[in-house]
Amino acid sequence: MRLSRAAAGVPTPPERIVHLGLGAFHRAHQAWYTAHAADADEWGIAAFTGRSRDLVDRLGPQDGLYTLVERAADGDRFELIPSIVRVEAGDDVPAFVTAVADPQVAILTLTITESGYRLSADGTPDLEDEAVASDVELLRNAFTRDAPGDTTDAVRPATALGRVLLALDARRRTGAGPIALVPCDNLPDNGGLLGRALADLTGRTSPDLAAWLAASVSVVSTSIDRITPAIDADAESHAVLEATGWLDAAPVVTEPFSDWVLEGDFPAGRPDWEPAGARFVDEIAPWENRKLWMLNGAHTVLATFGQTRGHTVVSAAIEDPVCRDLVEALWDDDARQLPGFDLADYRAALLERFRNPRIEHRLAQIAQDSTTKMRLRIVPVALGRLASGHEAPGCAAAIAAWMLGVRAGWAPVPDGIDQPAIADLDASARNTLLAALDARLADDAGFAAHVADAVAALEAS
Ligand SMILES: NC(=O)c1ccc[n+]([C@@H]2O[C@H](COP(=O)([O-])OP(=O)(O)OC[C@H]3O[C@@H](n4cnc5c(N)ncnc54)[C@H](O)[C@@H]3O)[C@@H](O)[C@H]2O)c1
Ligand SMILES: O=P(O)(O)OC[C@@H](O)[C@@H](O)[C@H](O)[C@H](O)CO
Repeated sequence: MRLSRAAAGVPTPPERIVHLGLGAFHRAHQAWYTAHAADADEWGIAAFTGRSRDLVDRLGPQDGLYTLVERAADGDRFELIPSIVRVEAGDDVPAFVTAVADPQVAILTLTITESGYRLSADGTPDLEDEAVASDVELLRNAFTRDAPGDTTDAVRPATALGRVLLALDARRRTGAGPIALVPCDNLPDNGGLLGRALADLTGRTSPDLAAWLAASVSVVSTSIDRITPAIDADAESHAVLEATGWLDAAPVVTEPFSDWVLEGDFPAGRPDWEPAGARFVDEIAPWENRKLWMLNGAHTVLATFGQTRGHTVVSAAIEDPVCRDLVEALWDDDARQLPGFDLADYRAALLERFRNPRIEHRLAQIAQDSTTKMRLRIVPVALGRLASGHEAPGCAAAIAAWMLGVRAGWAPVPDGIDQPAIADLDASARNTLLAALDARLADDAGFAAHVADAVAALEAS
């Protein structure tokens, strides 16, 4: 049977959350938590895609409903998720602006990928990026017109943050009240980064909006966790049909585990997410570090190096003793930089999650943009160890493994470096690659020697 709310007998909660960047992860995570909130019947989500309208065409005809397939090592569990009540294309800027300016709406969540924020290395908006520069110009002109409300329909920023600012300005002008922004991308200090980026952009475009942002917008920081690989939607639709009898054009496959840690205020209210397992903390940094360093750091290393050993998915790479030793050594260093956590259970659970043979998490999907990910997930741990007078052998081995992956072409060569220059991974090449991650690591003779030893050992493995 074709999925619809009428056919499934599912009510439509009122739209009180807007999401930008609808993909697999939002549907496996924030939409799932909202569906499992104690007051789920009061919180519906209007979801906007990021760049393509594929999900509008798949989900629209089924009233936003989709099947979440929880794929455990020993079987699948199927659940119909009703929290997304409307699906729109991300480039329908007027619809997005209207949704965010609705006084009933209390929350704007984002999963626009790390690169979707278009930040430069120092965390500020990348003004060298043509789309960012052009949106700044566009918004400045729009915001300084006498009656900007009359012209909103004609203003079409190209970037995600440009669209968010246009929508927030509409909310300010219509007096719709405060709102919480909740970034759910794998960026360290995602709330801080988003808040500072928006403040920077409003500083360049509208003093009125800058003041309103400071007074009325709460930017929440989050640590988000649920392994949700890209899938072949048509093949999974077939499996869902067999198991449930529903014809679902857009199922999502995810693991049974999920975690959500949040820091910040929701001035216009929020779903009662705690019964679903969400946790609110006063200081998110340690939680975020644990997840980004240990899970995402290990993924980044497996993604780059695992492919040099012929693996294509995480579950195969982690069964390879050489890869597994690398991950364990990295986690040893991470653990020393995460005082206050008893990590034995967390490590054991991570290992089990990585080993789930029925989650096909492709290394090639995770290897993109690995230089930045190494800078954010491995380098801080190494620098922390060195600064306190210790060695960081796990980080050195992880970096050596990344170098081998880059040399073999499984991950992009850092900007400004030629592939031939690193063909031998000799001292000069290693130094160049280390400096591309962080000059302080290249300057530390002891750390560089550990990397050299690890490169030799991994080459011989
Ligand atoms: N998939 C996971 O396991 C997982 C887990 C934790 C966090 N996340 C975070 O969620 C993000 C999305 O993951 P996903 O699995 O949903 O991916 P996805 O490819 O299914 O969806 C990504 C969404 O972001 C949009 N997007 C991509 N680039 C953009 C850009 N430059 N500007 C605006 N929008 C853009 C896409 O159009 C799409 O709507 C990840 O980048 C990651 O930061 C994912
Ligand atoms: O592209 P990345 O490296 O930020 O993320 C790829 C995966 O590691 C990531 O999506 C994890 O599966 C996720 O973070 C688990 O919660």
